[in-house]
This record gives sequence, C-alpha cells and structure tokens, in this order.
Amino acid sequence: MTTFNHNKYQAFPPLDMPNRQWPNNNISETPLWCSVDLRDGNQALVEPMTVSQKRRYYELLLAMGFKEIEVGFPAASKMDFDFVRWLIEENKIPGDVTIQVLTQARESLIEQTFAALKGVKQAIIHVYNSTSTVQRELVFQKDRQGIIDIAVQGATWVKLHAEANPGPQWQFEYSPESFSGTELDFAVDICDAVNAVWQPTAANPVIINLPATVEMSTPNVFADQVEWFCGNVKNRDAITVSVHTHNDRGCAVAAAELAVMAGADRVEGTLLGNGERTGNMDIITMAMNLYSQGVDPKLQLGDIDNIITTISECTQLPVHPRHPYVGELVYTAFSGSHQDAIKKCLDRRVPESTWNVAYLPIDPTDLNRTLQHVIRVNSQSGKGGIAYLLEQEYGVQLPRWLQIEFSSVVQRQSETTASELLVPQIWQLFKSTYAHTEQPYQLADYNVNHGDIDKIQARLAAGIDLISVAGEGQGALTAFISSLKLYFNLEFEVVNFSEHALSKGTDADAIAYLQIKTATESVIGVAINHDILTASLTALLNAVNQLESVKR
Ligand SMILES: CC(=O)SCCNC(=O)CCNC(=O)[C@H](O)C(C)(C)COP(=O)(O)OP(=O)(O)OC[C@H]1O[C@@H](n2cnc3c(N)ncnc32)[C@H](O)[C@@H]1OP(=O)(O)O
Ligand SMILES: CC(C)C(=O)C(=O)O
Repeated sequence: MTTFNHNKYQAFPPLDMPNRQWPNNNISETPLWCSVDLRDGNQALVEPMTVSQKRRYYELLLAMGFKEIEVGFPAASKMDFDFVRWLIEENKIPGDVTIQVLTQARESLIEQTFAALKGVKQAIIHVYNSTSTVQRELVFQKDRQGIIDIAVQGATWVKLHAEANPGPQWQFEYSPESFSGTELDFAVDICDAVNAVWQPTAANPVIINLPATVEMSTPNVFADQVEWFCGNVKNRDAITVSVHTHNDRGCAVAAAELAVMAGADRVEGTLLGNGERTGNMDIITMAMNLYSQGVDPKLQLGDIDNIITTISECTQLPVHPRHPYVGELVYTAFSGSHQDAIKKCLDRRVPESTWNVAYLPIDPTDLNRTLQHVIRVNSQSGKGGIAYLLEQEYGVQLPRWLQIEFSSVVQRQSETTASELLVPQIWQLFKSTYAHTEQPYQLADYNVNHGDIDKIQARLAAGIDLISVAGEGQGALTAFISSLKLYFNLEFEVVNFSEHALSKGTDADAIAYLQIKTATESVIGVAINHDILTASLTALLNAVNQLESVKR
C-alpha cells in the first residue's frame, strides 16, 4: 500500500489583501470568450483531432457564436499549420471572428507562425513563456531577469514580424505561463516589460492572459492574484485582462468566475472542459452559470445534443452523466421527495414567470431536455413523480389516495426487478393491478331506469355464463352497488371514488377510480371507457372481483 505523507506538500500562501474588492462584485455581463479547444484541448487528447474533426469542431464553435478562437500552434506541427492555411485560403473566417494562434517566444517559431497567417485579415498572436518559481529555477534555470529577457525578446520578434507583414489587423497576447505559481510583483514586472515593447493603447489594446496553468490554490486566492495584478500592472486601460484556468483542484470554473469579479475581461476555456490533465475551464458550464443568473451568455447553447455529439465524436471523450448542465442525469430526480417538490412547483408555476422550481436550477427544456428526463422512477421514487409521469404521458390524474397506494406497488416492482421503470411499464403495472380485464366477473351489459329511485339491471359475464343482477338506489352507481352486494352476499362501502375525462391517449375518454372496504379488506378498481358511467360501474366490478370471497 502507498504511504500517504501530507508533509510532502505545503500550503499555497494566501495573499495579505485586507482591502480586496472582488467579493463585493457581481458578474452582470458576460466576459469575452475565447475557445482554446483546438489548441489546448487538442494538445491534451490521446489522439489529437484529425483535419476533418478539427474542421467540424471549428464549424461548431462558429455556430455557437465564438468570436475569438485559438485555432492551433501552427509552428508546432504541419497539421496545425495546414489547418490555419485552410481557414485562410478557403475563406472560412467570418469578418466578425478573430483566430488566435499560440507560439513560444522563439524566433523560428514566431516566423513560422506569421508564415501560417499569410493573407489573414485579423489575428491574435499569442506568445508565452513560463514565469513561476519552479519553472524559473528547475526548468529554465534562469533568474527573474533571464525570464524577462525571453519574454521581451519574444514580444520584440512578434512586433517586428507584424511590422514586416502589414495589412492584417494584428493583436498581441502575452501569457506569463504558470502565472498561478508566479510571485505577483514578478508577474507584473514581466507583463510591464512586454507592454513596454508592444506599447498598447486603449484604442489598440493587448491581451494579457493570466493562466492558472496548474490550479494551485482555492479560487479566492486566484481572484486575489487577478485583482492584485489588475491594480498594479501599468497602463491597465490598454490591456484586456484574460484568464485561462485549469481544473487540477476541480475549481476551474469557480476560479474564472471569481477572476471576472476581480477584474478579468476575458476568459479562455474549452467546451465541456477538455484540456491538459483534469482539463481547462469549461465554457459551457460557466456560460450556463451566467444564464442561470439572468445574464446573456452570448453563446448559442440551445442545440446542446448536437454540441455534445460533435464534441465527443471529435475528442473521443465521453460526457459524464453528472456533467454540469449537460450530463444525461443532471435534471433527473429519482428520489421521491425531489419528485414531489418538482411536481408541485411545476403544477403551481405561473407561465412566463421567473424560473423558480425546487431542485432544478434551470429549465431543462432550455437545453432540449424533456420532462421525461426530469422524473425517472426506481425504488427510491415516490408518489409525486409517478403521478406526474402518468399525467404527462396518459392524462391520468391519480387521486391522492391512489397515488399513495400505487407508489408502493411501483416500489415493490422496482425492488423486485432491481431496475428503473419506464413510463409505459408503470402504466402497464397500473392497469394490470387495478384495471385488468381477466377478472372472474366482467360487465357484459346493463340498463338503467331513472326515476325517484334509479334501477339497474346488468349482466355479468363469468366464463361462459351470463349472470343477471339487479338493484336500486340514488344514482346508477349506488344501484349497481346494491345489486352486487345482493348477488355476492357482501357487505362493503365505497370509501373513495373519483372519475375524470382523460386528456391524453387513445384508449378511451374517461377513467374511474374506486376503493371499497369490507370489514377485513380494502381493494381498488379502476376502469377506462369512452362512457363515464360504464367506466364507474366497471371500476366497481373490478374492485369487487378482487375481494377474497369473490375470487374464490
Ligand atoms: C501550458 C501550455 O499548454 S503551453 C503550450 C504547450 N503546447 C505544446 O507544447 C504543444 C506544441 N509544442 C511542440 O510541439 C513543441 O514543443 C515545439 C514543436 C513547439 C517545440 O519543440 P522543441 O523545439 O523540440 O522544443 P521543446 O518544446 O521541447 O522546448 C524546449 C526548449 O524550448 C524552450 N522553451 C520552452 N518554452 C518556451 C517558451 N515559451 N519560450 C521560449 N522558449 C521556450 C525551453 O527552454 C527549451 O530550451 P532548450 O532546448 O534550450 O533547453
Ligand atoms: C499557453 C498558456 C495560456 C496555457 O495554455 C496555460 O498556461 O495553460
């Protein structure tokens, strides 16, 4: 067994920022989004996307409304280079979309990057070098100035190549890669040094992208880092501050959200969070978080099934059934009390009002999820959910007393089969329990004479025999009750009865539910018929059929 030794690790030092402002802020506007699926996402795949997968993914990003898309690292591979050429030569970049490409701060790579972009109308050149203590000390083995020199040199090459390639609208982006592990004063110094080369203005800003290349702290600490950076970097007005969070601690979305509260203008991420190690921050989740707070996420997410299919077919990564907002099970309530609360909220919901449904942070139908996704029945389920499904599918409004009775029937069945019950199976179970037709006695026909006292004459089919019964009372049902009591020599009373027209389905028009009690038994009968009186009489006979003395 491996030995766990927490002394091997040390806590990330918090910042001493008693005047931090971000906790007082809300996100009332969506940040600028930049998808890095085709670069950071792609570089993390077991099998990087093929050309056709990359094209398909790119089309998806356009359809979703992304305006900034990091399309690759063209100096790193022929495939990325060719993909950028294809975008440009085949005129695949809409006028309002800017592609972004990544490069290290190395001249040959920068040169190739510009070669890949020949003929582009506008592009973001994204250059990075690593700045954290571990990278400085162990990877690059350089002091602070040495690392600044790499960045400044890279920024200079980028500027010179842009000047040598006039025409396109170039925008520059610099990432102090591993910002999350970088001393803040150094992060500011290196970005100031890069900006001293690029000389951004408010009209022509640069993007400074602050990556949590590795997520090393709680999201509040990252927000402190971003707020501190924004407050100390020179020429803030000429900078679009971007964040690029990874999910090592599972908080990439939270970190990006708090970073936006702390002053970030722009967020880089991927769809469903694919990316290095535990992934990039998930743009779909963050966009849906904003949406659920009444903020327009400025992305088209309604066709979510197509989005998910495209992502998983291109990345060959499955979607976890509990993935926020999009997983197959995330709107599903199996447990009884959740189902009951959802049913009540939906029943009482005023159309067009603000969404306010227990257990459902957003309306699942916004993401093409039907209410069948919401309520599913297994042994954990209760009466509310079952009743809801039967009403939705078959127009059956089970009276409360029957909901209580039937839910235990459903539970027993689901425990026996150890599986989920689908709505048609629940409906079959309901009919076979209360309305089954293979009964000892069946209503063959009847005739009612209405008067002060109503009289009924009916014939019951029992195998090949036809049995005549007759009775009288106030109303046809009461008359039939007395006829059955007489014929079977029974004492019982009807303790529950209701009937209604079915609003759905092709079976028939009306349904009647009825519960009778003898001194020792309580049984339920249900019947469906196009005629409401026939439904009631049949429901009564179905109940009587279940009494032990009648069954014998
Ligand atoms: C956090 C991120 O996701 S950053 C993006 C990471 N993505 C990728 O790396 C995918 C694409 N990259 C590649 O395919 C390759 O790294 C290439 C083709 C770009 C370069 O490959 P190589 O030339 O073999 O170099 P390699 O990537 O191993 O880099 C190592 C060298 O580059 C230097 N280097 C690394 N990053 C940078 C940088 N950002 N700026 C300047 N120099 C850098 C290293 O110090 C090292 O120098 P040394 O050889 O003198 O020791
Ligand atoms: C290049 C940078 C932005 C990066 O991908 C990271 O730090 O994760």
